[in-house]
Amino acid sequence: MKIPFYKYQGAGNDFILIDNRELGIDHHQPELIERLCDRRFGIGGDGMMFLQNHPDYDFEMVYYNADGQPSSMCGNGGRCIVAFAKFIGVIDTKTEFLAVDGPHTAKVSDTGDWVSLHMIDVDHIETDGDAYVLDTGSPHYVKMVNGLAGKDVYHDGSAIRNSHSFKEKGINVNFVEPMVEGFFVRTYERGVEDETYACGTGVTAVALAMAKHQQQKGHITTPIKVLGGDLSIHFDYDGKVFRNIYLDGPAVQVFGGEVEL
Ligand SMILES: N[C@@H](CCC[C@H](N)C(=O)O)C(=O)O
Repeated sequence: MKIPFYKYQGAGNDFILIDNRELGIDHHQPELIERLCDRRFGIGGDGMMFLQNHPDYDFEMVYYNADGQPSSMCGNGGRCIVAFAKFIGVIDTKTEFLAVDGPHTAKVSDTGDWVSLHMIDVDHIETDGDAYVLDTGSPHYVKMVNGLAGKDVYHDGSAIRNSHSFKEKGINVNFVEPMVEGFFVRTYERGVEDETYACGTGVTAVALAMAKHQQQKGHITTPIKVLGGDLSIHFDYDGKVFRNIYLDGPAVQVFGGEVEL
């Protein structure tokens, strides 16, 4: 059976999207998803999403990593599926949808290629030596480094992700270096098992961890540069809980087509 798909990218974090409202595709097919996400034998993507009907929300986001396994929240995926929902006429410029970590609200620009996504509150942040460990919908490790542009993120990220502490459940590893304004971040993603060009829950984790590290409080806006572009996070922090967290950035349709399932 040939089914229509679309490819989106949010700051270079790229996804295959399928409107599954009427198709009723059984998406629990790890081998199929892994093949479609493969950059040589498939369409290519860091992940794949199914937009589904939900009785209480505009739609439901079902997310799989490129390894074909269902995973926790994908921030850039969330922004891309909102742009997709506008493209297929499910929403206009505002939405409330359901994802794996609960309900999210979002706004999409009239042009359909810029999305601001409300992320979950974060009230827990741990340290591991000089690194921070926190969950922004997905689990993240945040480590400050020097010389990030020349770092072997695949090697060093994979070593942390596969270390004794994190091997079983996995973790996404973000390396961060301050810039004149904001931060430069590179991420090794669990489930892709490689460096990606951006990670939305990852840059969110970095923004929160850096606010704690720098003992900032109040309303904070953090611009972040990633390999695939620029993202921005703003939130409120009272020294204990991070609230009203928004992840803003581009969400762009790259192409569409049909694929044999
Ligand atoms: N790219 C995503 C994160 C996707 C989930 C991650 N790979 C995991 O398994 O935790 C993002 O933009 O947040």
